[in-house]
Amino acid sequence: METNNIIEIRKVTKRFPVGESEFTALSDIELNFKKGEFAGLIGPSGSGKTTLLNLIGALDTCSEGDILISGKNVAAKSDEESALLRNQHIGFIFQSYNLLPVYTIYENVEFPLLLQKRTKAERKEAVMEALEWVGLADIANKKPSQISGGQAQRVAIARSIVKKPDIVLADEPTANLDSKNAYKIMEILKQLNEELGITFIFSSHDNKVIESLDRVISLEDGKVKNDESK
Ligand SMILES: Nc1ncnc2c1ncn2[C@@H]1O[C@H](COP(=O)(O)OP(=O)(O)OP(=O)(O)O)[C@@H](O)[C@H]1O
Repeated sequence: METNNIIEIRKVTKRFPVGESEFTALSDIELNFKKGEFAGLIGPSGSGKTTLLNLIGALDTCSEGDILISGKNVAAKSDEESALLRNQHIGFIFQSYNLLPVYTIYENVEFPLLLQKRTKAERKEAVMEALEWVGLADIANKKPSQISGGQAQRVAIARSIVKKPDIVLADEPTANLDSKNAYKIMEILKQLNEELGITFIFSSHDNKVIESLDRVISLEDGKVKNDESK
């Protein structure tokens, strides 16, 4: 069946083994996201936000149910196919920026492209374009230890968009930032959403994130409690 949903979550349950028994982190989740949404998962610690983002990003597999990305079932894929899906369609931003300390900013942003067959010149164009988007083209040769936390998160954003993904999943992207940097990050991400049409799904506790979202999905004990669009 044709739909215009970029992400479909159908009756998804996720259980984790805990000792001899199991813990249900997500139960019967039904959600759809359209291309270009700027949406977020909110809810108390342990409500299942990160677990759901990891399932959407094919970093983990559902216990029950299906997740479709652009109509393709993520669960039916092998590890290799999941890696390909992530590499081609999905970018990730985490609360700890996860930059590789021995490499320059340029090399950190270039990293996802090394898995693709592109020439050095093509890679350079894509890396510099991504760094320009986040306003850091002038510090491309610095190392992560020489830049601030706000700049590091902007590098992580550049790395997440360098492949021009359809979807970016951002898990607590402002958690380690002061409010000025948090607002700056949200401004950049909203611009990428509006100008490049990237679909964003956040997980957050931060009001600075929540107030900028177009759609807020509240999770509680692994269930959708509320789903509100502005
Ligand atoms: N690998 C795992 N094994 C066992 N339990 C897990 C595992 N991963 C997550 N959980 C449990 O699943 C529940 C949901 O965790 P999750 O990290 O998704 O919550 P969250 O809403 O993102 O919380 P936070 O806001 O603290 O990041 C928690 O109770 C957590 O302890």
